[in-house]
Amino acid sequence: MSADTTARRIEVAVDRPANGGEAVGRADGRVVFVRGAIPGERVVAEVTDDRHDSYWRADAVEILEPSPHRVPTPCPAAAAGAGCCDLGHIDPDHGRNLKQAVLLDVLARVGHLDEASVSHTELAGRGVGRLPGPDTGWRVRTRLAVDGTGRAGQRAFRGAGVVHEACVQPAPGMVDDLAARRFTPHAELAVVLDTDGVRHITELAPVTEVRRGDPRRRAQKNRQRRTGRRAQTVVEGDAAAVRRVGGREWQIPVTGFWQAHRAAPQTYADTVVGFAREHLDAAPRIAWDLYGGAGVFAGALLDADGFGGLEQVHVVDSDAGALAAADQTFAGDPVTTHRGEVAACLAALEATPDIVVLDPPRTGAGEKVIGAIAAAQPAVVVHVGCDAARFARDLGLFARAGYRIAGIRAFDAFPLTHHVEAVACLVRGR
Ligand SMILES: C[S@@+](CC[C@H](N)C(=O)[O-])C[C@H]1O[C@@H](n2cnc3c(N)ncnc32)[C@H](O)[C@@H]1O
Repeated sequence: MSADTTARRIEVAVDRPANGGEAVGRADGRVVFVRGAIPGERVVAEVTDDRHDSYWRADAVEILEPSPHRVPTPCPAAAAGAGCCDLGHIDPDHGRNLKQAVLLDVLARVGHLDEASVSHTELAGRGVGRLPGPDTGWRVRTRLAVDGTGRAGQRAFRGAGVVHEACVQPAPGMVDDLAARRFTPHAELAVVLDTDGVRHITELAPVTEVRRGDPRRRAQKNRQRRTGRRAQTVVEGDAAAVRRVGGREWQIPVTGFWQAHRAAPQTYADTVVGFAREHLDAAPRIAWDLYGGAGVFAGALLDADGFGGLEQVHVVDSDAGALAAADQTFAGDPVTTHRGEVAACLAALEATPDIVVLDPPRTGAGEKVIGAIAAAQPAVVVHVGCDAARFARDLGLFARAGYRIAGIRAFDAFPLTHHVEAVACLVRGR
């Protein structure tokens, strides 16, 4: 922010939700993204970023006309400045309505998909569905920051600080007692609760954080540093955690990827199989599970009733730990794992899969990967997306590559936050 705008306050009426959880309004001829506001409200907001001519960012500091959907946040950590429950001030049912609006908006604006291509979907008709269980206590995998005195807590919003008030996302018993313990100063903790309810904690060695410069760039650089290779020490439980989905069991590294919501893996697996059943003309013979991690969707397809004829499933992922878990779980099954970037591995996969499932990270799959999938001509593609805008962009790419949207289901897999998970089924032919 430039020096002359420090603590500049503006009055804004906000009328629609943005993909990042902010509410959007206009002031002085500019679009303003207001964090902490709800569409329909009039607020006083403090400008936090005025570097762009066409839009500003701001934080709501006073609510002049509150929305009927405004509630006191249930999350003490978010109230104290943590970045965890950024929609805690919105009634969760209304939060789901806003997530539906965001998804439909980006499908039109970013995916360039007309209304007729999505109006028949569950997303358009019924909205964003709840996952089983309450809106708090759903998280079974989390990362905590450790401050200079060795106390663990939630990372502050866009900052290097640590907030010690409790967040309401972690499952009961998962982190409650950690406030009293001390860890290596400035380390990070990977904490998981496995399927048997056993807790595992691995400490990741401190990284040198960038502490100067633009706050958004600084936060991005620090995120990159934290996701790089770091020394790990098991401080409780084991280095791997048992996870079960359907009749399968995996040993997943505590620092590796697993869906954060307790009910997510089974729900997504059921959705993938449901779409496959509904839209494949015949039982699949060959399947690809791209960005497949340890192969949860590969397992679901292999074990689905009526899919016994599946001759080969290829699981592609860049993470060696996830694929080692897959190799152990699928010993004796017709599963081949491929380690590397999806874009680079696709050429080596068997041609003409009947079904391709892809579950990319927040950056999405992009043009090259989607072009290669379309060139392999699977009858059905199931695309799982955790970032609304990238999901919309990717669906638009599939549409222009000759795939029709047969269904979209969206799940509130991250209650009290702006994040949302969507699963689309794409069918070859217009
Ligand atoms: C959202 S997770 C999905 C994992 C799995 N489908 C599941 O539900 O457990 C995304 C996965 O993509 C992998 N990944 C990220 N970028 C990748 C890339 N460019 N090529 C291959 N795998 C990648 C990550 O290691 C991670 O396992």
